[in-house]
Amino acid sequence: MSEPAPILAESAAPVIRAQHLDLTFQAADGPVHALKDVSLDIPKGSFVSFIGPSGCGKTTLLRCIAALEHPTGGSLSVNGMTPNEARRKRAYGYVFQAAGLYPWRTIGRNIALPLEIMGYSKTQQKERIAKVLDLVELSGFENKFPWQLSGGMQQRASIARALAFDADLLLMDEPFGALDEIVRDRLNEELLGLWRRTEKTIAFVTHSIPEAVYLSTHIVVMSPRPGRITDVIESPLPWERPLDIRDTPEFIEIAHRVREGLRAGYQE
Ligand SMILES: Nc1ncnc2c1ncn2[C@@H]1O[C@H](COP(=O)(O)OP(=O)(O)OP(=O)(O)O)[C@@H](O)[C@H]1O
Repeated sequence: MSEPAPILAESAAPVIRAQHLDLTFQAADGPVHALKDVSLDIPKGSFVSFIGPSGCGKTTLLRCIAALEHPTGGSLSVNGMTPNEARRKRAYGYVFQAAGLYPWRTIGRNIALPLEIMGYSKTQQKERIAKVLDLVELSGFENKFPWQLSGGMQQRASIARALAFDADLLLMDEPFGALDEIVRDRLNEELLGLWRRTEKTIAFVTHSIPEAVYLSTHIVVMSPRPGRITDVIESPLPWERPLDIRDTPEFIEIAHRVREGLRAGYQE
């Protein structure tokens, strides 16, 4: 398979730029080559999904962007900064696979936690909590505890927490992987709405081909370990995407290309 074209930056300065990124973990039982020669630009305002087999390095790539892992080769910038600087400046929100809310804090106090740490006043905290709860359609649930909410609502609350600082970039690691399909569909629709309203840049890890195709402006297909990019697909689908767009020939064609990309990665 020929070298994939990197995502072309539509603006001069991409939000994320990775060049020849490499990462080898030094594990107790030997080195683990997790990422190999990963180059891509993520344009401002795009919704980019990373899809690939288990263990191909999707989470590792997201964690590198968030400065939670450190590449052993190549370069990486986030909003023109090093990942460490971007982390200090709270340039991104991060949504994990599990909602990870503190059970002894209400939803409002969970969202407030990072704001408290950064010294926001009570009034500022209140304003931000109301704003982000509205964005994820959880207004009125501020005083509930996490265990009083369904799994889908908890994940929406964790998205609200990631939005607390109003960072332009949202990193999402399989946020809906543990939810049933109906709830997942609903949250996919809501996330698209949120993305359109806020014009944020979203980097999203998933195992699901329909989810990647439904949500994304660009789909990055990765190979089995060591994770490489085998294809970057720019979606021709319109921004307005009702769920039944998944039955259209255009959608099915993109899903087919993703599947082929995944298969090619296995064969190389
Ligand atoms: N801290 C670490 N030390 C050693 N190896 C690691 C470490 N973190 C991840 N790995 C290995 O790096 C590879 C990539 O892991 P990663 O979690 O990024 O994959 P993934 O594509 O996100 O997988 P999944 O889809 O199953 O979540 C795996 O082989 C994993 O075991």
